[in-house]
Amino acid sequence: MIAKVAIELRAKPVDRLYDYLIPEELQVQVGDCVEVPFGTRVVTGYILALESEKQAAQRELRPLLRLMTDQTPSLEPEMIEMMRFLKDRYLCTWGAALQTILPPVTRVKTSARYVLGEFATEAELGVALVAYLKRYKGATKKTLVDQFAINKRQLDTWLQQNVLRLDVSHRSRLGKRRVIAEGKQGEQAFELEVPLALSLAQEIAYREVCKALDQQVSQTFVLHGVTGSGKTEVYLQAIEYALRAGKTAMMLVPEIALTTQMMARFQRRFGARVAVLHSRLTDREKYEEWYRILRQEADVVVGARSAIFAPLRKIGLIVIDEEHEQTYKQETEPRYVVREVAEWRAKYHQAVVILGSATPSLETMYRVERGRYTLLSLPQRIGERALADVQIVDMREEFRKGHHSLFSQALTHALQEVLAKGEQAILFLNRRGYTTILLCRDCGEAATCPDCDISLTLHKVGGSSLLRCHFCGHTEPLREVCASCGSERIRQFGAGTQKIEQALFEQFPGIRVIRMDVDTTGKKGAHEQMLGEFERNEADVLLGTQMIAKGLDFARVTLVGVVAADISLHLPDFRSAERTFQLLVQVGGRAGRHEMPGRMIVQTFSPEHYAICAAKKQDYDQFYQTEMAVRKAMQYPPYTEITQFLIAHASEQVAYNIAYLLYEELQNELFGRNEVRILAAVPASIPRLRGVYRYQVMVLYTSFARVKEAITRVYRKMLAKAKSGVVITVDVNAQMLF
Ligand SMILES: Nc1ncnc2c1ncn2[C@@H]1O[C@H](COP(=O)(O)OP(=O)(O)OP(=O)(O)O)[C@@H](O)[C@H]1O
Ligand SMILES: [Zn+2]
Repeated sequence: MIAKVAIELRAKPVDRLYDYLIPEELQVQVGDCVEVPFGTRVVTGYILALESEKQAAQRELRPLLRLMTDQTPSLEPEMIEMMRFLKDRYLCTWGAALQTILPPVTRVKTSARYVLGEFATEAELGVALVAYLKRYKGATKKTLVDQFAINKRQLDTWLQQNVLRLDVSHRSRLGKRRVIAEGKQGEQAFELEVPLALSLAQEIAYREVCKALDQQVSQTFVLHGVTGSGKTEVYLQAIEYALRAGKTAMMLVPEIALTTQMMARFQRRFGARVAVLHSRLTDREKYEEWYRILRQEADVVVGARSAIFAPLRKIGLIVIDEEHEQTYKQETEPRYVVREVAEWRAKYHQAVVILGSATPSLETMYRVERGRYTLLSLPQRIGERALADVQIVDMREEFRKGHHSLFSQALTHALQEVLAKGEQAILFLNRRGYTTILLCRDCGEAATCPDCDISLTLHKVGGSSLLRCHFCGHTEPLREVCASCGSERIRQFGAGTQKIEQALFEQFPGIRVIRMDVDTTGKKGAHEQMLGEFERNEADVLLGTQMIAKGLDFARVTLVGVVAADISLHLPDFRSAERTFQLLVQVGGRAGRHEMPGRMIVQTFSPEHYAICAAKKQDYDQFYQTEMAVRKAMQYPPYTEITQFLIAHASEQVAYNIAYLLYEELQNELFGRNEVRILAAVPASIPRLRGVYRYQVMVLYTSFARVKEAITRVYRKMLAKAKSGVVITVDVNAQMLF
């Protein structure tokens, strides 16, 4: 028999399965982790298939070296299928698929050291090298090349002559401990609460889901419920139903910050059988949770994006909460869409998917329209509480009237009222830092990152001011004079959360503010701590970026202020109107969720924009109809799907040439197909990032199945053709164009 092995490789053009002979003494199975020779190296890989020898290529094959199943888990059949799906749909490498499906801690790290071989002599190797290899028990390839100036060909020769020998050792990421460990002991006790009595609308939705669970055919529901309509209670009870039937369930939330609240809610319902998975856990935590799921000690998983790959068996129900969120798209290889993976797994397990949102993505609603998904609605808040009353403030008017504060009169009064009554407010601004643009009044130049085509954001750190690039992290001191003309007349535009915080302190003496953004939540546990403080009424205002926009449920919040609604409206992406509408409805949904009624004040320079008008009325249908007409006219998603190729290189000319070549190849492959549109090579939205130039080529099509082969072929061909230094990435079903 021949084993077909997936190996984690960096070079993409050679990404394929590799064939190895299976030595008689090895009992291997599909999914096993094995050690194999690869070039002059020894690496680990996973057996994805076994084949009889006849089918394999005629050339001579090398044998597998050994089984690693005592160190690392074997892939389950579903995992292998899932890897094939990821590869097929998102054109990723086997290695990327493998890394996605197994948590890093389960993968063994192999390190190889060159040690003295049987025929090592001082005459051959030199006195110094022999001494070094003796003293340090070998050396890495890097040391030999860098410190002893030995070239790679020489190394290979010495290996062949057994002057040197490779000593391979394995280390799990967790240090010396064996990877497969015992279960976690001393579970905490949970005080369980009973399910709430469902409202009529909740009951109808719940029954529909139960019916589908009984039928055991995969089906997707869209739970369209206004904010505070009790979607979560429906999820909880549907999950309970699935568990009672002996199935497992998964609950995905869009932000790691939300996992804590959701996890607490789930533990109150289901106790210790809940596991949590997200990327902020330590390696050890990740590994413990992963194994609890694998060993079937946990049958409910709460988590962010990557939790969709949790090793659950017998899945009955997958819930994706706030399904419209961008965070459900992975922006590195494999660039998967969580909803698609969920549907794939649901099909595999004959399970049910619930996509929940107050503002479903257009893609999702379009599928409802076409009959692929089933719509369930919760049109009202629990207890018939009113949605927040929305007031739109035209900031142009404010300026005309001579109010130049960051807070309009309406917002100022509302904040004063909240403070006077001892209630709480949420202030939302989708921009961190102090100010975002530094513009020279004389020459008009903006301060930009030297490596990226991005303007620098001013941050106040301690007592000093720093300019920072939000893409590459480049920092420099604040410039006193314009870099291009030397003028001292530099003006700051665009307030970020830091500046809002300062303005709050200045205008509302004694105000207690918690600021939550990427800059303040870097530490582990920071989210929980800040939300906890706000919950305990230790602050009057929670100020933050999109991480505070959704999911949060605080009883005392009666006011939500949106400082600048225009930021997301003017992003160079055709989804910007949709994002703005979703964001406004979500943020507004944080107010008045309990006894006290809530209001929202939205400051904008474009009060007449349809996204803002629809948000004022919280009218999803109106927004949907208007935006769909725009999308149809442009033949943009959901009427088509977009695959974006990005070509990056330090030389703009090289990047453009490759992009143009790629465009031509696509033209050749897809010529004359009227359901396909190929957009010419142009600079990407961010034309330069971290010092490299970026060009994009986009393909719009109505059916991926019909273009998949052509796109895959062109991508592989370009990878093979591209010289070193050229990075070509492909984003199938791109959600963000940047
Ligand atoms: N049947 C019910 N009876 C009483 N209270 C309920 C019921 N269902 C939900 N609630 C309560 O109503 C509030 C809102 O519910 P929930 O958080 O589930 O809404 P949601 O639709 O998920 O909200 P959002 O999308 O805005 O986060 C919660 O405090 C919840 O405990
Ligand atoms: Zn930069």
